[in-house]
Amino acid sequence: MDMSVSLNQQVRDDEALVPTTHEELAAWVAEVAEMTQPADVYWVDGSQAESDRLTAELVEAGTLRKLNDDLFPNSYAAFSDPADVARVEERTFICSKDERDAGFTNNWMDPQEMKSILRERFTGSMRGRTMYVIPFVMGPLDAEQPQYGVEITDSAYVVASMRIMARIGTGVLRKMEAENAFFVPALHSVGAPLADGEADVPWPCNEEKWIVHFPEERSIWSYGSGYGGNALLGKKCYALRIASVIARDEGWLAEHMLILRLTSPEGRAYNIAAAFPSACGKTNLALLDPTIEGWKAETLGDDINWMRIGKDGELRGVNPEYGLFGVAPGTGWSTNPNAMRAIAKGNSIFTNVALTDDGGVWWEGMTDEVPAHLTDWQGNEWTPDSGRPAAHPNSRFCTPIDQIDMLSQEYYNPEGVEIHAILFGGRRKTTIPLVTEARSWANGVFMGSTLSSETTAAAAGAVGVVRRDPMAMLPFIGYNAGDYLNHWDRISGQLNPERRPKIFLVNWFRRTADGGFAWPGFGENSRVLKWVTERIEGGGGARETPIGYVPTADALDLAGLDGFTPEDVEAAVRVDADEWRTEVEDIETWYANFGDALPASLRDELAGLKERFRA
Ligand SMILES: Nc1nc2c(ncn2[C@@H]2O[C@H](COP(=O)(O)OP(=O)(O)O)[C@@H](O)[C@H]2O)c(=O)[nH]1
Ligand SMILES: C=C(OP(=O)(O)O)C(=O)O
Ligand SMILES: [Mn+2]
Repeated sequence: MDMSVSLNQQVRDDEALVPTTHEELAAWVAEVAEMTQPADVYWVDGSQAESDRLTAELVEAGTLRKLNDDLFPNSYAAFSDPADVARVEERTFICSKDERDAGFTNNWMDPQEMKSILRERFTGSMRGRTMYVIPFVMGPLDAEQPQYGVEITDSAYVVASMRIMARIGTGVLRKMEAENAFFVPALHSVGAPLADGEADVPWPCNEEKWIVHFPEERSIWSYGSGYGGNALLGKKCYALRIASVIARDEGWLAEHMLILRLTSPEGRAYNIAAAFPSACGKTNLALLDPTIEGWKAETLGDDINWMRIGKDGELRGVNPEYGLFGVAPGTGWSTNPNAMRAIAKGNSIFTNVALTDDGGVWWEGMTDEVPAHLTDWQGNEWTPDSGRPAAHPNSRFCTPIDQIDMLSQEYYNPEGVEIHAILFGGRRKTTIPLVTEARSWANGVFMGSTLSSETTAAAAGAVGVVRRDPMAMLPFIGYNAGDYLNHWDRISGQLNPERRPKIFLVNWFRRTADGGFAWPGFGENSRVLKWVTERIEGGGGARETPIGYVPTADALDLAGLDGFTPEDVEAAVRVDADEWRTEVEDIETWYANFGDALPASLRDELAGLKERFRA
């Protein structure tokens, strides 16, 4: 049998040749091909030549638009169906055997019942299309226990994007075979079969979408959408929802966090992890351009952090991804030059951004000067007085992580880095100070468990509605949220108390009375992080409040920050007792959802907070 993996073979009814020695994988691929009935099956090898071929096909099909090589080398723009632009939380399911194991934060259906619905949808769903098999690994391939997956998809756009976002291809497959390793089977179809001779559309998808996880099986079935968060299954579906279940069972944490390394002028390095909900600033903070003298920032990860307990009881984090899938709007030369430099190197896929007349891309906030003429993300003529955004608010850039100049060499370390501080943050116009240091580790876990944020365009539905988002994991906890908080509690108990990260609550999005941001954000966030590192060292001016410690007016380094005064700091960190009494009530309502499952330590924290506001 020809064992080369790049052969593009016809599936025949009698014999579906599968170029792998991994028996379970071979069996699964054959089973899926039989169900979905693709025109052919293609094993993705991950090579540049293959990628060039696929992108050329996608250009031919009208899915991708090649950009001007002088502006964005080897880069493409895709435009989705206008109804397929974000994650679909209403259509996302955790199908554990027992409904209780999905918990109140997830949609649930009986796995058997769900399977029968999905089998119906997937039957013949790839007709007229190529079925791609993508072997991938989340995290370094030389990890002690590499976390394998195989995505089957009928979308070449997904293949091209997965090649940026994860380590994929033959090298991964060979190691997986040699170890006869377990892999997460991740099945994806856009749900748009083609009849004989039927012309394709640029962005095939189905009105009906199903993003389904079977936690006991560790499997994923995604149907009907081509959007990143729904279709690049290594990311939110595997690395958060399924991995959180694996982590619960194995004693680690799969979290929605960036990892940033900050080095002081004296050469002390601090690794900071931060959990913010989607479109609340992870990628930006991960690529921080410090505005304070002598401080250096390096990127380790921008979205996902897998944390294990090290041999000295320290928490160690690894970024399992290989690329960035960043929110485009707001990413600009003045706010995030590091991201712009990475993007400018090319090799990127943009989705739902606007096109410039010279074959480049543009989005709101990319440059201070707004182009006089664009083609918007829906293909319409656009001028600054069109009265609508040119790029979709959830438009994205997909870029290889090694194009970040500030990428830390530690990114490649399978052991990860010790985490010294954890930030929890959200998007809140009021109430939540710029930064608050937790009173204790337990108080910090309480801050995480009660984290709240206004909803964003990253998920379909209303934008700007405040909701609780525990550890920024609300749409990503793959099991019962009460069990999740208990798992955090359990991990807490296993950490060396001397090495436990300090925990902080941050809010870059607080507003002043006149509606402006109370804090300039972006690179200026380095000033807040400097204070964080001072607190780690036992210094830094701080004032105790009922919710924790906030910086004193003179404690933030404001050197070079023109027009921003210590009084402005005071306003940004103000704890308003009236606002907080309302907040505490809302937290009580939130906690009521957990019933008896709420860890006692968190119940005590809430009681303490209430008491301090009464006093
Ligand atoms: N005002 C303000 N906006 C920010 C800040 N950081 C990020 N943003 C904006 O928030 C949006 C989402 O940011 P991003 O870093 O992509 O969020 P992610 O989805 O969590 O990675 C973008 O429009 C950013 O411009 C900040 O410090 N201040
Ligand atoms: C990929 C996504 O994540 P984020 O906005 O957190 O970068 C998403 O929400 O689809
Ligand atoms: Mn991001």
